[in-house]
Amino acid sequence: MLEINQLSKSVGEKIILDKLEIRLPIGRSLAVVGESGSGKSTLAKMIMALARPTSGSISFNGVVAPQHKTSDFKAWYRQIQLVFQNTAASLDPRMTIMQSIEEPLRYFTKLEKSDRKQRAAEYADLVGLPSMLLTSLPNQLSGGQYQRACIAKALILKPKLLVCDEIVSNLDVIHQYKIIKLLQKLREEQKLSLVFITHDLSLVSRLSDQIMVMKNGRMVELFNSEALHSEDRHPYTRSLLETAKLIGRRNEEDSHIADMVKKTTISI
Ligand SMILES: Nc1ncnc2c1ncn2[C@@H]1O[C@H](COP(=O)(O)OP(=O)(O)OP(=O)(O)O)[C@@H](O)[C@H]1O
Repeated sequence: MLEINQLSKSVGEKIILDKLEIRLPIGRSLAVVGESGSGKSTLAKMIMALARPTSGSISFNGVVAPQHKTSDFKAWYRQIQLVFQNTAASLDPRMTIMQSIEEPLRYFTKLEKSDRKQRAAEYADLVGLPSMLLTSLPNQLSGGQYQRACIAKALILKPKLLVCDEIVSNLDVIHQYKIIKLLQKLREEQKLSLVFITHDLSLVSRLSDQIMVMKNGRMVELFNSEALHSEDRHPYTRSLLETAKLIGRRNEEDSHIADMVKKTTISI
């Protein structure tokens, strides 16, 4: 279980995260939603032990997140991986897709090169990345292909928790749908826990058991995803929904996108 206790982060006078409390059981999925600047990416960095909390703690399966440069980081990153928005920094532009996907195995395991390559090919296949792309460079891939390569790289160490920071926000609806379907499949088949960070409330109820809404570093509310459209929602959550003109659109959009995917021959 991911346990976040009274997590706070300040920089100078500015409070970025304020006493967050999160419990995420194994195999469950939490969406973290909020407008720009609400602290979502800072939370992702904290979970990845890339930034230190000012106070509070994070633990996963009883192990406390490392805060100093020790070998504890190695154990942490074997369990927890991050996939973030499609940026040039995600994959080394000089490495082939195969080299990028197998890179974590070079750092974290003693597998022979041939075994690493075989595992990388398996994970590329798992995320639906055509094998002919394994010899390509990152700039030769489409946005959806690039994102799938990042997901394959994050999954190759078989993490128990995947933190996804805005990974589909820049993709068109077909590619969003396919990646969401992939993550759903991994949750079911591998009991992968998921923290799915986004500003887009339209995506989250399809992927998450629970939704945490954040504003100015604070948790506004936490609820089961089926209750997203309930009248009990906090006014801020409702305003996020209304701003995006999403109320009532979800089911229609789901079936429309599914129809499009069935009909289209586009592959990613
Ligand atoms: N190192 C830092 N020093 C000062 N302020 C910071 C630092 N890192 C983040 N912030 C501030 O903390 C707030 C939260 O930033 P964060 O990137 O976590 O938000 P976010 O919800 O992920 O936003 P977005 O959706 O735009 O990515 C912002 O106001 C940001 O300017």
